[in-house]
Amino acid sequence: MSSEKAIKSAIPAELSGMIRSAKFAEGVATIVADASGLGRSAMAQLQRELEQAVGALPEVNEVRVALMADKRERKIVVVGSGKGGVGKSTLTANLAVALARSGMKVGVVDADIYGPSQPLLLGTANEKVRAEGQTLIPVQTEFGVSMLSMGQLIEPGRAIAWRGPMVGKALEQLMEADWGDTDLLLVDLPPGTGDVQLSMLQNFKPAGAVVISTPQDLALIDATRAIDLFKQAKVPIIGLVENMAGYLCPECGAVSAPFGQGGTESAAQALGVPFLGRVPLAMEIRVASDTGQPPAANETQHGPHFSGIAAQVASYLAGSQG
Ligand SMILES: Nc1ncnc2c1ncn2[C@@H]1O[C@H](COP(=O)(O)OP(=O)(O)OP(=O)(O)O)[C@@H](O)[C@H]1O
Repeated sequence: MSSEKAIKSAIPAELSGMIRSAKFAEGVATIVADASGLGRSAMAQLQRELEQAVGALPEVNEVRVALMADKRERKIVVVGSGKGGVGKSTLTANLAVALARSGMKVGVVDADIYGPSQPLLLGTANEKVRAEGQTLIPVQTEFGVSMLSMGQLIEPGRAIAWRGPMVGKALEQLMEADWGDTDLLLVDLPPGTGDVQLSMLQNFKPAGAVVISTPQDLALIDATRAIDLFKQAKVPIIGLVENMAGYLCPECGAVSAPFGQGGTESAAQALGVPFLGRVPLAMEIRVASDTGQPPAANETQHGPHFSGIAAQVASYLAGSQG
């Protein structure tokens, strides 16, 4: 048997379909394998298994493994708001869950250093994050969404002291984690236009931004600022979402509008950006969110608000090149 044949037959049968070439010269076995679709840890394991199997041959002194992988077109969508507390994290979690239910492989990056709430919203508050070397391994949620949060990297309350370079480094760690075959990363940005936003726009190339606001004027002025920042950085605005639109009293059935109504849609028109829909102010949304059960995960009354917005994000992404 030639040495090249011996190398091929030493490779375990379940890996042989991945082998593109196996060469042998002067004691060195060189194997090229197709690792498309594998995450970083699966690639490392493939490499180890090939090295062990082929390295066991008596004539082989050294094994060199080259893994080829398709460059994955993973898209990034940022979710931003002008001011805090308008429902940005709630929207991000529910968009992720709704998009995952429609068949996308979605990851959530909670980049909100000042109030990381995705572990609570996605029910992973008790999960520890693992790392392989410098690479973080995202946490799997029960909703088919994987996630990582600034809250899992830093002790509560410490982030306030963080400045530009530290923020940039932490963001990079989250974005460059082992996201495997994830198609889309949804990034929950902190409110406003600070270090995280700048680092995101400088170092990564979001395919689009969703901006959320309540209908009141003050929130809309801030949302306009966030939209300006994305526009300046040439990040397309997928659209504007109105949250806490009308309040349906569970006791008497009356509908009221504590933050006004319709302001976000008119603002979207004035700014020339799409309006993606509105989500009412509802006790069920707050309670479900606090218990780690995003309304979009179940057949709830409010799930359709989020799945309607998610469908528009999906169709934007299907039509975008970036
Ligand atoms: N449509 C809604 N109906 C009822 N409660 C809501 C709704 N949207 C958000 N909330 C509640 O409002 C609070 C703030 O929401 P959330 O954390 O999503 O806002 P945020 O904009 O991400 O805030 P932060 O700036 O702190 O990150 C949470 O308690 C959440 O459950």
